[in-house]
Amino acid sequence: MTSQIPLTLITGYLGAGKTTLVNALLRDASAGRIAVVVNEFGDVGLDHDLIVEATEEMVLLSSGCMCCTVRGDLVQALDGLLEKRSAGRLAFDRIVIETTGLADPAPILHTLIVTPDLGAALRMDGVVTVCDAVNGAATLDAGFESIQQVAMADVLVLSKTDLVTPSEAGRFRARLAALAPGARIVTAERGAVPVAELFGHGAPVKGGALSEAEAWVNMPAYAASPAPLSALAMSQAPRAAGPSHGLFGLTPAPRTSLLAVTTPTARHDDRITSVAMTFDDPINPTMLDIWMHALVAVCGPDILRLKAVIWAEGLDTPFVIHGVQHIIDAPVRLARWTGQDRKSRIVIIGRDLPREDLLENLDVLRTRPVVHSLPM
Ligand SMILES: Nc1nc2c(ncn2[C@@H]2O[C@H](COP(=O)(O)OP(=O)(O)OP(=O)(O)O)[C@@H](O)[C@H]2O)c(=O)[nH]1
Repeated sequence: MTSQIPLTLITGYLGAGKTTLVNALLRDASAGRIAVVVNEFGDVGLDHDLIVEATEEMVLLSSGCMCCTVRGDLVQALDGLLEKRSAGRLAFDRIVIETTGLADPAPILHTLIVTPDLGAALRMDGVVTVCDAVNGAATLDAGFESIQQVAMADVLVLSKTDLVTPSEAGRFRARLAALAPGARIVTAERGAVPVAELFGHGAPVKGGALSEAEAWVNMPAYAASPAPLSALAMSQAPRAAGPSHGLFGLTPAPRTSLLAVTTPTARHDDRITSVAMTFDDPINPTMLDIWMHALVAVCGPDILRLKAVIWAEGLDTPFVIHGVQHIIDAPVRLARWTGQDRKSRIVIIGRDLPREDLLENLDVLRTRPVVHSLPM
């Protein structure tokens, strides 16, 4: 088991209900002891006043939007919390970061992945995006930032449903599900959400169970994504393998297990593409390496999330890979596994990435490296 401290990132657009959710968590004894890092956009950290039970476990970052200017501050704030904890001056079991409504979650996730001390001490336990049922649809229409926040989420918290009709809430929920098929959607009236719905949805830790990894990747959700998306996905007949398609001009085997390709249909939503695919045979490690490097090089900034459970040739346990844009976290080996299913599962959520390109990318993983011997 790991002793890493779980960290939950709470994001969502302006006024969606993030602080209300954090307040509710702080009041909920079953949530455990939580240290909160709050980021504010602007001069005054208003959230500081709004959060009840503000204690020493709360750190306020006020030097600007977390996604661009305060990554140093974020590292400092987290280091400070961890130092106090190990010195016995603070006690907490979890950290929650509440971002400004304008924040892009990606750089925050990068900070946690690429800062070695933090990566060792903390484990990302999920991105929670709060979406309000009153203004949510208009906000998604108005700007792409909020769409990205939704597409990147592990959990979507639907707030303010008490202020709309059930059918309005249902329509909004369906739109969220189309943008983030793999995310869990929970309804929260004034922040009230069972803790188990919010926590425990990050990438599995070393030695974790395959079942955790499967829940994290959540392939069935892509297969079951709502119409017309699933209709669109399932109507994608496997393409014949051409002589030179695929990212590297290789010849992939015919695709047998495409689960779903979803492209939401509303205006800004069209920019998000989710692809989920299973691989029946173990993946060649060299091809995996080449594929990953090529994917990052070609598509890096536009990969919102990459989630994968990989069975590689020659290994008797699977491993998980988690990526955000061009940053891929170190692979994590899962526990020994004795079941029959040795399928790899890969989900890519992309921005402005043509579906066909993503599929061709993935098809490369069905190939093996070709070794040409030079004439003597
Ligand atoms: N009726 C109702 N009001 C809610 C609900 N959730 C939040 N609110 C209200 O919505 C307003 C905004 O909520 P906040 O929690 O401050 O939202 P926020 O996302 O933290 O806002 P910013 O930090 O400004 O981005 C507050 O007046 C809340 O009381 C809800 O489920 N129902």
